[in-house]
Amino acid sequence: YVSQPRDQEGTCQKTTVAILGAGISGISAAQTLSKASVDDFLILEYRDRIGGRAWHENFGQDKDGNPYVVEMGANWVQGLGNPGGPENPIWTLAKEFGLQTTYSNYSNISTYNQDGYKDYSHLLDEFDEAYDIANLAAGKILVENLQDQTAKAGLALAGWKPKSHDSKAQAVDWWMWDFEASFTPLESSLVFGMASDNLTSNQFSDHDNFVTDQRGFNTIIKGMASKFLTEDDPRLLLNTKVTNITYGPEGVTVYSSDGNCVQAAYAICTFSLGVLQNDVVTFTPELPEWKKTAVHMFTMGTYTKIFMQFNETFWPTDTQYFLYADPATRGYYPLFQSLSMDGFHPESNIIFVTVTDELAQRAERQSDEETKQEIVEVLRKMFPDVEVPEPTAFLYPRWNTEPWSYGSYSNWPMGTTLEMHENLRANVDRLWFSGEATSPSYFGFLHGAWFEGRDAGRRIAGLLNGCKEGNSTTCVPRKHYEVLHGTSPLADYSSVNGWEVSSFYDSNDD
Ligand SMILES: Cc1cc2nc3c(=O)[nH]c(=O)nc-3n(C[C@H](O)[C@H](O)[C@H](O)COP(=O)(O)OP(=O)(O)OC[C@H]3O[C@@H](n4cnc5c(N)ncnc54)[C@H](O)[C@@H]3O)c2cc1C
Repeated sequence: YVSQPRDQEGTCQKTTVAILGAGISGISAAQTLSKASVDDFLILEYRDRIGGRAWHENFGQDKDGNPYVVEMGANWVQGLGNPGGPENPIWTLAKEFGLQTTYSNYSNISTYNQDGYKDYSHLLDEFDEAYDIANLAAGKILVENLQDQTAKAGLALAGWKPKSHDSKAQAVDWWMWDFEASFTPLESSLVFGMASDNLTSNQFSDHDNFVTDQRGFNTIIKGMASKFLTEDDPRLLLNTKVTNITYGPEGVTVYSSDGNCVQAAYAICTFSLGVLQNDVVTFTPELPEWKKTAVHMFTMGTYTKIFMQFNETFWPTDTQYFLYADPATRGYYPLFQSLSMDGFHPESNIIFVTVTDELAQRAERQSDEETKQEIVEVLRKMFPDVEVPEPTAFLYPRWNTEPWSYGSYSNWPMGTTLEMHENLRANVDRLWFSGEATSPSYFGFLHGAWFEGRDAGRRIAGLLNGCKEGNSTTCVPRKHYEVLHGTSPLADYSSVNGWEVSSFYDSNDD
């Protein structure tokens, strides 16, 4: 389509668009290009599979000795959609590919502390009341272009002030905020934390479905890919670790650790924010200051699920969630989730506990054995009347040591602005960026990554096809700011900047 640069040796494989990463964003970008008749692309992927952070593993065994499949990464379709309203594209795909899911009932929760079951569920209602007030305050800040606050400050001003020594309130605080954001309210922006929740749970719906499909969550991503890639399609280069991206106004050359290179007219980099922050890939020339600043202004969280199988289900089989308030440490193995119940994996005797942020990183640094013993001790406190046995199977990922991810998903700390985010999202010459973190409205979610891949694909297809449609939003490079201006006026929150607030998903548009 477009004349491409030459490498010095003339040995690089040539393509029109190099798509870096085969997670949902990369596959969504490739699908969009393919629909726009841009079929000359290559997808370069570090791992031996597509799906990225939609990553599952075999775990434990059923009565016949066959392993279960559990999700290390994304597990919920979050915000399905209301009848007649917009539908979450992930839910559309889940239905299309028959993904097995179960409604996640967050109200089905029992509360515990070091002395066993203790009902402190009234604190959940207290948090909810404050949350609604803080949410309104966040909306006012955004609309009137005022100074942001930490979510902690916003919640405190709305009446939710958990004392540091009140372990029950701290457990509730963790469950109601960190469980989603994977950061504390102190580490999170009030405005963008609230906006993120609103845009997903109010625009789509507040229904989340937990994926139990034994083919894995990435079934939907493989399903998308099967629409435009053949089996063993030469355009999908698995086991290809990108080490350098050389970009300019004429094109992009991508080098990989196997000594190969790909020359493209355009490239779309979908690597996680963690990968960008950890210098896994070098850029030639170095990324400009405005881009580097954006990469380091946003934060990459750690959200770790630790799976255990026992030889019996010693916990109540009618409860989905078990919240534990540790007397000493906030976030210490705070939330257990049973899979051994109807709709999940009945009689599997599997339960998992989620840790986030510093406590997740701590668990990552520990041996499996150390972590296992700590959790068993917690379970013995929660269920003092039961002989809690040793787990028969035990597994957890270490997201910060996965060189293709470096963390779980991104967050907006206090002080981040839409302009900063536009800089994270903006292209640098012919190198474009996409992925979960480049979505301002749905960061941290699969659907954010999907929308972003579609947007990058559309814009590049528009540029390649000479912008015939004359569509001003799809045919312009993304805007960036050499100098940041503090806050952003309401008018800047538009779909051009990825702010999909008023955009309805068109189910006829795949
Ligand atoms: C623990 C956890 C729980 C989550 N829970 C949910 C959830 O319940 N619901 C939800 O909607 N979202 C959830 N998410 C977020 C969701 O998984 C992500 O938003 C989404 O998968 C990101 O897709 P992506 O395409 O942007 O990035 P990725 O999936 O990370 O894709 C990027 C691809 O680039 C590849 N890559 C990286 N570096 C290189 C390199 N140097 N060379 C070549 N290839 C490279 C990677 O291998 C990867 O395949 C969760 C994430 C995690 C980690």
